[in-house]
Amino acid sequence: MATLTLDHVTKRFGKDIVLDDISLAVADGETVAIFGPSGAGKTVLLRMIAGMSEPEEGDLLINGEDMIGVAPERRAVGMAFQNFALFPHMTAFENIASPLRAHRTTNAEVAESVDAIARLLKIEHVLDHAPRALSNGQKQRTALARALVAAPRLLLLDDPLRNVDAKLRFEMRLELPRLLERFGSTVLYVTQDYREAMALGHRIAVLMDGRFVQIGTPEEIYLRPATIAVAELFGDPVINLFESRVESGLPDASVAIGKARLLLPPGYAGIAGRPVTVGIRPEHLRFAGSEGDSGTLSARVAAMLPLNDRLVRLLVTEDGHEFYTSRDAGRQDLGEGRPCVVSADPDAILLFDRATGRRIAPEGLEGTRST
Ligand SMILES: Nc1ncnc2c1ncn2[C@@H]1O[C@H](COP(=O)(O)OP(=O)(O)OP(=O)(O)O)[C@@H](O)[C@H]1O
Repeated sequence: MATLTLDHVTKRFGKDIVLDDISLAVADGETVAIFGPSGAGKTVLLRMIAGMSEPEEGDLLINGEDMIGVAPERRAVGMAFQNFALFPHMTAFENIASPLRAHRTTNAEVAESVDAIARLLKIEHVLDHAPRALSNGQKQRTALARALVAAPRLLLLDDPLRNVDAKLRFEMRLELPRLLERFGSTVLYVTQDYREAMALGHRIAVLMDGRFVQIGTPEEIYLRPATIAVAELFGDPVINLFESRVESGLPDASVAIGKARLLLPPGYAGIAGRPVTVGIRPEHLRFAGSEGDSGTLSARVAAMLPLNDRLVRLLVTEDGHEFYTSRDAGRQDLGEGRPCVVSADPDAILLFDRATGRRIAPEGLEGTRST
């Protein structure tokens, strides 16, 4: 069991700033997903927490203890990587046992611990295989077993499902939270897959260009993304974006998209005239109303795209705005080329400042906790 604190940490390689003044407090037993695009600094962050490199500035504490200068083996941190990093000349058993060999543990105790974790991860039948004789899924589980076997107080998982097939990834996404809870470890889980981050993280820390752009629960980040870039990283199909300007009105302000006008939720009257980017998620646009109703968009179905178990429609307005909707999959009357009218629930409309890309919260209606 452990807490982890990063306090204004900066990591440089030469002149390059790879982690730029980042702060994060992880509670005991909490899983925080570190999510971000390739090159954001996720692996550098984990390696630094594990003690394989040191920050140039800031504090790094585990259980309130300063870890700067403390050797990796004295940090009681377990780590599993995306490329499995198994020792090729050792069997799966010996790979899993390796963290225990460093301690004064008897062979019987080692065997007992390895067998228990192997049973849990369903790899007990391949323990005498060398890594080259394991499937990717078995390698991944072996690496995970090695990270878990010494019951580390802090577990660092670096995109452990990246190199496994979609079916196993789906299974592990369901299994892992239970497994991690059972071990009671505090976990940092790096991923480039937003679904994995949402399924596994109690909270998600979105890392972009070496900075945490937003830290929050999956729901907070999905429904109230701090920036357009964050909104675009979460969701499939991607969030619909329209350039517009807030117009005053009573009782509530509105935004124009082409000829249509969409009513905004309360709290935006004070920013009339401001250029904004309007964001609406595809599942928040539904077919409804009739043409000309206030708060509706008239469009035509341009394409039908199957996506997993859903049907997504690409719609285009008369003036050429394209957007997606994933609602009403079963509507037979809305085939390609058909005219339609869609409306958005005002509460689901997001506004971003066009200059900065940051979300504009409705005045007085929510706390603005974005970083
Ligand atoms: N030892 C190093 N020396 C110099 N630059 C480095 C070093 N290690 C990493 N970097 C740079 O730091 C940046 C962040 O790398 P990092 O591996 O942490 O990205 P990442 O977010 O884990 O990406 P991915 O998801 O692709 O693994 C990259 O620009 C990388 O080139």
